[in-house]
Amino acid sequence: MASIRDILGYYRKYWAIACFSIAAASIFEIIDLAVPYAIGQILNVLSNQPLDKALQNAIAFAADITNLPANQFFSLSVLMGLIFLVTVVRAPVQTWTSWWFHWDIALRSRRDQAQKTLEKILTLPLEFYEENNPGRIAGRVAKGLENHTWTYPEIAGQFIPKLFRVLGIFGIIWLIEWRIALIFLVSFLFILSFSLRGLKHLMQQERQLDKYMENTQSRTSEIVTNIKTVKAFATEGIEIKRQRQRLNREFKVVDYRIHLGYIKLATWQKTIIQFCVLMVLGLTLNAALKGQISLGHFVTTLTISSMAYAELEPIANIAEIFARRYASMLRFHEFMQHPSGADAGDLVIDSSAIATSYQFTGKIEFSHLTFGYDTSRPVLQNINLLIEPYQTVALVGRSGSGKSTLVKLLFRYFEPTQGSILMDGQDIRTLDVSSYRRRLAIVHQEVDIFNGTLLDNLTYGNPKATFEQVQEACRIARVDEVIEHLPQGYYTVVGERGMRLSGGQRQRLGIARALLVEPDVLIFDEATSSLDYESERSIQLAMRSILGTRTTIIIAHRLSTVREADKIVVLDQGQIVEVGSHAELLRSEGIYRRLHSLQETGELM
Ligand SMILES: Nc1ncnc2c1ncn2[C@@H]1O[C@H](COP(=O)(O)OP(=O)(O)OP(=O)(O)O)[C@@H](O)[C@H]1O
Repeated sequence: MASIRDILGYYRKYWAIACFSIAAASIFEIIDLAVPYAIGQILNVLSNQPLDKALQNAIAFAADITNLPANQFFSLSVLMGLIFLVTVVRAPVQTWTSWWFHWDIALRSRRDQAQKTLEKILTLPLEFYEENNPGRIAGRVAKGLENHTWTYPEIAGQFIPKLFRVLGIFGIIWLIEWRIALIFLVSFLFILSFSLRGLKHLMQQERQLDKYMENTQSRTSEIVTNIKTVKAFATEGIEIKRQRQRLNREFKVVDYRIHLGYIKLATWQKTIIQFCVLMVLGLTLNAALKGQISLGHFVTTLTISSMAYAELEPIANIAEIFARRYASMLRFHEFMQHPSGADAGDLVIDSSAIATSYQFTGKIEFSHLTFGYDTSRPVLQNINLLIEPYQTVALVGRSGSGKSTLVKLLFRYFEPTQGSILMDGQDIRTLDVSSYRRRLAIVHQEVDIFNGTLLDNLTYGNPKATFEQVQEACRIARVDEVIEHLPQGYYTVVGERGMRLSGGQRQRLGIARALLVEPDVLIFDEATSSLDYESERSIQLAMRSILGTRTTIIIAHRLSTVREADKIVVLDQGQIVEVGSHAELLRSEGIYRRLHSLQETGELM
């Protein structure tokens, strides 16, 4: 579980400048106290009462070096000079020595955290994304980052300096009358500990609320993502009802527990504070009446003690705001603490700086491979399969037989439970994962489109591809005919707020994109299963011109796509049950023949 140390860890890099700016802010808060002190002493000068000894000495010294008489006017001038220094001169200096740095550190740290978050997002295992929806992740990250940014200037620039200010006040009152100072300190500590205890309890409620809110946001994001399904099933009303229940649950926690809790806390705080102010007033008045303190000290003590109690309110407010944010900050850190996956690629930004580069012939061997997402339930069992360079191998079998899992293992998204996968005779676990993956390319059933131009999307895997290479890949993938009909051609904006591509167009774009990385192994994962006959046909033609140019693996439900494969591998319940060419498998009385005849007659698999 994350803790306050994790939160502080983000500022470690800036500790020196943070200490300096916090110290500067605290010193300025204390220096500011010279104003009520000087006013008290001015009152003493005006009422002909003696000044404090140290001040008297300082004024005598100043008169000595300036050769001026140490009279009433001179004393008042020195005190006014002091007020000038700690107000007019202090203001701009404070802005640059503390406030600038508090926000500077907060914003720098925000940038660092945002970058680390992206790195985390890119290195988390694939299964994390299968378990958590994008809305939940985005919500947690955005809230965590925002709360971090606002919290630092409040704590470093206000909370800590104000605590020092209160300490300074205690020091001044101590110098005037130690008994009043002690009462002030005890009452202050009492209020502070009382507030902190209340906040601790409320923080647990905040954590609960944060979880509830995340669930609500996550569902809203799911509704947005799956809006077509929601509309098609006309479940808008059900969604509203469900979300209303969630929102009511949130409301009960936030209003009846959290908000009420803060109100109760504030009621007690304010009553106790006012009681303490009155108590200090009584004691100070008593001391003045007995002649234990001067009129000036009476005014100073009253002014600064009410300043101190007035500070308690912002201190309590900042603590309250921190408590409200703390839960989401911790949850952000819990997200950041998720271990990176074994499938994490490297995060080298400049691809030319990548040390290892591979070139494979495309010979793949699955050797005694066993794997299960849950180790107690194997999804693939004892797979032995040799794919020769430039061969085209089709993986077929019923839904859930393990075809996609086999490809995920080839990409090293997961590690085999037993056995190994060899690429050109080398165990892929021994290879640098990013450099290895760069030699593979896959065309998924759903081709992801990024916001940008068609050209950006085509060169996503290989930004260095020349325009001629792009055109050639598009010609092979038969996407050139689509692009040529667009007014802006390759520069047409697609994706978010851009042109919509049909399923078949996306598929062909996906093929061209895969070809542009010049992979040693190309995989088509159900590339044609969701398309109409015409689109399927043009993709088959595109695939035909690729087959034989590199090792190709085709996962297909529609057997018409795999006829031309050199080898067809039939999987059933995680095991290879048949291997052969189309003709060979049709001759045997196996699953393939049965699947084939079902498809030929138009019956479902
Ligand atoms: N991330 C996962 N976590 C747990 N189980 C999974 C996961 N992905 C797939 N499975 C399970 O593994 C088995 C094989 O799934 P896989 O997707 O490899 O089959 P497939 O042959 O590709 O199916 P289809 O043709 O329907 O895509 C299935 O029982 C599936 O439920």
